Amino acid sequence: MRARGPGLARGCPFVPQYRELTRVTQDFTENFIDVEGVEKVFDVRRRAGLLRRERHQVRAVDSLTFSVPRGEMVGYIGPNGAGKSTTIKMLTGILTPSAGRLRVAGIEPSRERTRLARRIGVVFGQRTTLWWDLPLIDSYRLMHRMYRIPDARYRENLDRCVELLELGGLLETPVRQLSLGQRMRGDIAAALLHDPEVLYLDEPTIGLDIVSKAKVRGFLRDLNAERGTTVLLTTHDLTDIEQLCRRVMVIDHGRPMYDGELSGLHAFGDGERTLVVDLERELPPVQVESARVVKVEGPRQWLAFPAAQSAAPLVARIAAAYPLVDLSVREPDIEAVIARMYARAPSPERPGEAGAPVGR
Ligand SMILES: Nc1ncnc2c1ncn2[C@@H]1O[C@H](COP(=O)(O)OP(=O)(O)OP(=O)(O)O)[C@@H](O)[C@H]1O
Repeated sequence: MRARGPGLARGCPFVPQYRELTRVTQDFTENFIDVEGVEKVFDVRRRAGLLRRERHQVRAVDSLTFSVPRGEMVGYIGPNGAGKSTTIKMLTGILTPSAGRLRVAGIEPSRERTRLARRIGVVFGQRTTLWWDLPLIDSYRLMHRMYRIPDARYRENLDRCVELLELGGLLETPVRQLSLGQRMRGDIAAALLHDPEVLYLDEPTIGLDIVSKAKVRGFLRDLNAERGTTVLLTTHDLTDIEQLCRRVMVIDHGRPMYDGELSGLHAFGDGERTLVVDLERELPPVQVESARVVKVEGPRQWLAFPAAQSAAPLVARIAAAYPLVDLSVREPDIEAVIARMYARAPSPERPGEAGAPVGR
């Protein structure tokens, strides 16, 4: 979407949610976001013939319950149409839930959106909150006024963002002339000038190259560590989650499927891990109990073994019988695990099907 000034004032607040999950990171003492039994139903009309339209309802979010303690970084993932953006819009107050209870910093977002806007920052990877035709610095000056940020604080935050997000050479450039990666970094800075306590990120690395992704991830990690900013991160890039969040929430068809540590998702995989062994020399496939060789490349061999089983006895058996030089254990591929989880999820089209593990 092209930048439009007024949209910024209306669109800034975005907040995440979660339910009573385990505490997976630091010493969180307070829930910043509380979501309890939240639903969002859209009334839509669709064509039912040449002239006729019929009404029906889309249940975008259904029985969503979670909480997020202050200072946590949480990944919020799901397939297309799962309800992620709708959740974020409710957390910022842009949308009002059809049912349930939702609080961010003790505030009901849809009732006190303006008050909440001062405490939250929002970044949409596919849109910008910057003024399209103005130099980047002018958008920041406007935000300075809009949020009534004290001068010293504004200057300090701007300097920090400019340095860490490498915006120095871009401040006088009109936003429309920025590359996607530059614009994204510009948007992240814009979301942080007023010191939000929570940052909602909707696909912040979409379309970025590897170097830009690394910059954005590094910046977010530091922000969370240094300022304790709570982060709710929606992404289709699981590397974002792996590098930033210990906790992940998975939703599909508006319903929670999993909430817990990222590592816990492995339990929903094929149930196998891989032991990679380097032998002194090329040898025939290793023969060992409770593991099978799935790949051989020169002296390196890959052995699949049950995920629930400890690797130690397997390593001991191989070391006793083969000239072992080095080894590593690989967890199941997380993308494959999640794809399988989506495929197994119950849906309105497939009622009653099994699936939907929910962690915690
Ligand atoms: N304003 C709206 N009116 C009607 N239906 C809507 C509206 N907004 C979202 N939906 C529907 O609600 C469901 C959830 O949409 P949402 O945008 O929250 O998904 P998402 O998880 O963010 O998807 P994506 O990853 O593709 O961005 C979809 O079926 C979508 O078509």
